Amino acid sequence: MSLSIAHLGPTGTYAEAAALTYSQWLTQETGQQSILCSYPSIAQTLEAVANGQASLGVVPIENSLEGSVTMTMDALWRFDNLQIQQALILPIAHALISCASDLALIRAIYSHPQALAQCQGWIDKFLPLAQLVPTNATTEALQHLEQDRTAGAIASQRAAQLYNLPILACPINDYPDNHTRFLVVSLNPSSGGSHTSLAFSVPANIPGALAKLLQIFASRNINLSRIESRPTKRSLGEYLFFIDIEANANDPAIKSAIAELKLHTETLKIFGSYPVLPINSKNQNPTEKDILAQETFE
Ligand SMILES: O=C(O)C(=O)Cc1ccccc1
Repeated sequence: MSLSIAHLGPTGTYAEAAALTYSQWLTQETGQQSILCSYPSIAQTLEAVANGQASLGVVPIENSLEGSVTMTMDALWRFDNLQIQQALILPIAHALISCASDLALIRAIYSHPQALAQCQGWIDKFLPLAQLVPTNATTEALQHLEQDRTAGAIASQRAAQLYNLPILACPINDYPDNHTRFLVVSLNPSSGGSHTSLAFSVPANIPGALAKLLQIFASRNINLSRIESRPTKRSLGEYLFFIDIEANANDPAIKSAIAELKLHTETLKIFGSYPVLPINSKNQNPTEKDILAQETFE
């Protein structure tokens, strides 16, 4: 039986490219076949996994230029029991796509907020007067182009090819070394691997609470590769903390750190241990056949 892999759609998003990469890797490693299903938002992608509608979900978590994808962090915290199976890092090259005959005719640029931010310098230089319009996904932006020839969209070259739309400039990201880390999540226990992710809330108004929690890791010589905060959304100034550790949760030092963390955190969520999937150039370019083997849940 095929597994279903949820991702942000419509078809042609970077998240779909990551899901295809993972699906090809899975078939290669285990013989397991999968089918991709697209969802209109990151939150709905993770909800589909949390309620069992999809077996796996692929979501962007962090970009090398813009930092954390806050929607993913918030949804990871909100839905219970999500476990990370893999992380995969994909290069991102953005294209300006439009039916305008000339760049100078573009009045509005549509895209996902991460893509707009990653191209801000290019937009300021070449289209300083254009209105920036955020969309749920890069490919949602393409829907505006055919009826409005003064509209531009930022999405991948692959998306332009899929929808048969003209590229006016590419790459337009402000820095050429642009990568996004995606997470593959499911309700199954995580597969184990070199990285562990967790998040916690701390009891309110305890001076030095975060410093004490970080000391739990420092005193055991545990290397943290990322620490991010998000508002709890309960009250101003209250935060959740997301931590990535470069070690497996079965490592005795991590086990004892987690046991101590439990004593001092309000809520602690452990997203599991997982490997980071190396990407090679062969599995970055899904074929037309892969793209047709998909379902849409929008
Ligand atoms: O909208 C998309 O295509 C996504 O997958 C989200 C995103 C946007 C910009 C960079 C990486 C991921």
